[in-house]
Amino acid sequence: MKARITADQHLLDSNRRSEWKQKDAWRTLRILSEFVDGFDTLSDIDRAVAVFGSARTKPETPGYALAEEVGAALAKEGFSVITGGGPGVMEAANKGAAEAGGESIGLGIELPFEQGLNGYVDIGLDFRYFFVRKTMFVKYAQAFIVLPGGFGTMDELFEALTLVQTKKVTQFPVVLLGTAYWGGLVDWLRGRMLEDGMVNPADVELMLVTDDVAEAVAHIVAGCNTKPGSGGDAAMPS
Ligand SMILES: C/C(=C\CNc1ncnc2c1ncn2[C@@H]1O[C@H](COP(=O)(O)O)[C@@H](O)[C@H]1O)CO
Repeated sequence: MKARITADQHLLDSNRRSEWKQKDAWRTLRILSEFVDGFDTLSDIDRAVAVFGSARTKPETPGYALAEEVGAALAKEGFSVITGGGPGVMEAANKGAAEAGGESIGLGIELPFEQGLNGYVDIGLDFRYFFVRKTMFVKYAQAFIVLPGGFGTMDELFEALTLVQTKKVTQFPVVLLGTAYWGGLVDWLRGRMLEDGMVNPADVELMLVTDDVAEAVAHIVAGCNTKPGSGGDAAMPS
């Protein structure tokens, strides 16, 4: 299959400086329209949790089953489930949510290879720009649950932690699901990174690490300060 050039690639390509003046100003209009579409489509979400994890997790594996369980548990608690709309953990979480009668949302991304949203998405959007899509995850979810994954998952996790650490978002629980997978990273964060003074002790406590889906959901219910039917409204911290 032939890889196509994506909008992100065009924007970030530093080899065609001659095009920057002429094309980038116009490109901002496309970026703006992506924000407008996202805000327009997603603003009616009551309350939601974003579920992240590997695009490579196969159906019929424990990781897929775990993500399905997460999607279903969140739906039963009245949360919409937002994922990246792709395969693997994203598909499984959307499936769990949809089959439990919840709202299943997929925010897809244009990739060099044709993909499309997974078949369990009720409300779907396809983004050309990664950074626009990432804004939507943080804006419309009140918490993140992160299952095992690769670079994409790490990017989403560390963006959330940075936003919480810098208080750009408040009352935003982050749960790492899968102690065997996350343990090594968490030990390093709480060991080397903390010992070398790269973070504060409070920073490394920003996430809950667990294997228990019920504990994950209870942590989110306790920490995100929105009630079902509140339209996501909560008192702003002073
Ligand atoms: C690599 C494969 C498919 C890629 N398709 C994706 N579709 C949607 N979102 C994706 C995709 N790949 C990565 N993402 C985002 O990053 C996270 C997963 O990345 P990881 O590197 O696999 O951990 C995920 O949460 C998405 O938001 C295989 O068919």
